[in-house]
Amino acid sequence: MADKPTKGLADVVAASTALSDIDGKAGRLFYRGYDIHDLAGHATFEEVAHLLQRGTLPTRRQLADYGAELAEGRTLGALVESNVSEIAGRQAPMEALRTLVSLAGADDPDKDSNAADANRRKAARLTAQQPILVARYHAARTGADIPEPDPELSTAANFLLQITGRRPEPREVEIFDTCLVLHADHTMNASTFAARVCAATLSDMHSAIVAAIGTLKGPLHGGANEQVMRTLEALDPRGVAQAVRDKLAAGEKIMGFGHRVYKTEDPRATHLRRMSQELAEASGDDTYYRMSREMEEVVFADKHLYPNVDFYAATVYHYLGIPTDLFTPVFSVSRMSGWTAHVIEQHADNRLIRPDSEYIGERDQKWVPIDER
Ligand SMILES: CC(=O)SCCNC(=O)CCNC(=O)[C@H](O)C(C)(C)COP(=O)(O)OP(=O)(O)OC[C@H]1O[C@@H](n2cnc3c(N)ncnc32)[C@H](O)[C@@H]1OP(=O)(O)O
Ligand SMILES: O=C([O-])CC(=O)C(=O)O
Repeated sequence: MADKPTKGLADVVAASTALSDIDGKAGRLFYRGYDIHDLAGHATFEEVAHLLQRGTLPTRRQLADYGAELAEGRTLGALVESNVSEIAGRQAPMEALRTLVSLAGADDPDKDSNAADANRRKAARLTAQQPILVARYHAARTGADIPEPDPELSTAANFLLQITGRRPEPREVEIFDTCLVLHADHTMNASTFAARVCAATLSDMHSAIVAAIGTLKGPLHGGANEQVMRTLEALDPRGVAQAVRDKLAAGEKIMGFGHRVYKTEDPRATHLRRMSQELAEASGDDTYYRMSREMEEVVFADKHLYPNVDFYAATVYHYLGIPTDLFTPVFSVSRMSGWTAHVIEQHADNRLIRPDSEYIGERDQKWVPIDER
């Protein structure tokens, strides 16, 4: 008989990875041994994606080559092109992305191979495509004409340009780029685990990413950033503390707080709080930032819970002019770099992921024919 399971696989080591590492007690996060505090604000998203997918921080030459590969990967395939408008009219953003990535799998020239070089190319293509899919989805549903991606611009600059329709300020690009860096990878989080389970059957990268997108969507994971904004919008700015206390007293979870691994401040939240404050002050209306600070104080005082990555990401994206229902898609734009790197890592040293279960149902049931039940 199997041992008692750990509910939610808490503290179970489910895979070995060289991609990222967390010290939950000290509140530290590393990508391939680099401290997130050294990467955030210094490395670009493209450098971090290269680090995760190709193993090293790139030289200038490697970065130029990788950038060219990304620029080329921004062209959507025929199947995606011919379906994006209809999908935008029928599916919410994360559902649409799940569908569009699945269609992109059929368009991909390397779709039939899990070989290392094919996986490397697919990882770059998926990373290049994801922000374009979000932008094209948004344009299709709003009827807006969006600028073509500019090959001279970074992922962050192109995304803000395509979503807001205006050329972003350099500081806005820096801040958004830092958000992408902060969200790129996070050990065995639920969506990455889903991707690895799928990849471990020797299924293909696009299938694994579809599983990951469906998993990121839920409000206990990536979907929390949208819910944080919805909570802020629903609260009366003068009654934040009492409203949060009431929610907690009623046993409600406050979105954007708590974490399975961090027992102290999530190091990503430190950066996001700072950027939220900066953007709030620059916007001339810091109401949502101040409300967030008040929520943070109450949740800490009542529950001793810290904000996670989703909490201040919400107001950062809001101040950058990103529509609220695109917050989780933005998370996927960044996490695509980590998911694809995990699929590469899984395929490189694979064994089927198939845990055991504890049986808690009836035993020794007596068969009864249908007419006698
Ligand atoms: C990118 C990310 O995925 S970051 C996480 C995004 N998700 C959220 O922000 C949703 C809100 N947070 C949560 O639901 C949880 O903290 C999770 C899902 C992140 C972690 O879950 P777990 O490790 O399974 O913790 P669990 O849900 O069992 O919570 C432990 C206790 O803290 C409480 N708790 C945890 N988070 C919260 C919260 N946000 N608000 C209020 N109470 C909370 C639980 O009610 C539980 O209390 P109990 O022991 O009295 O029943
Ligand atoms: O690690 C987790 O469980 C969730 C998280 O913070 C992430 O995926 O970034």
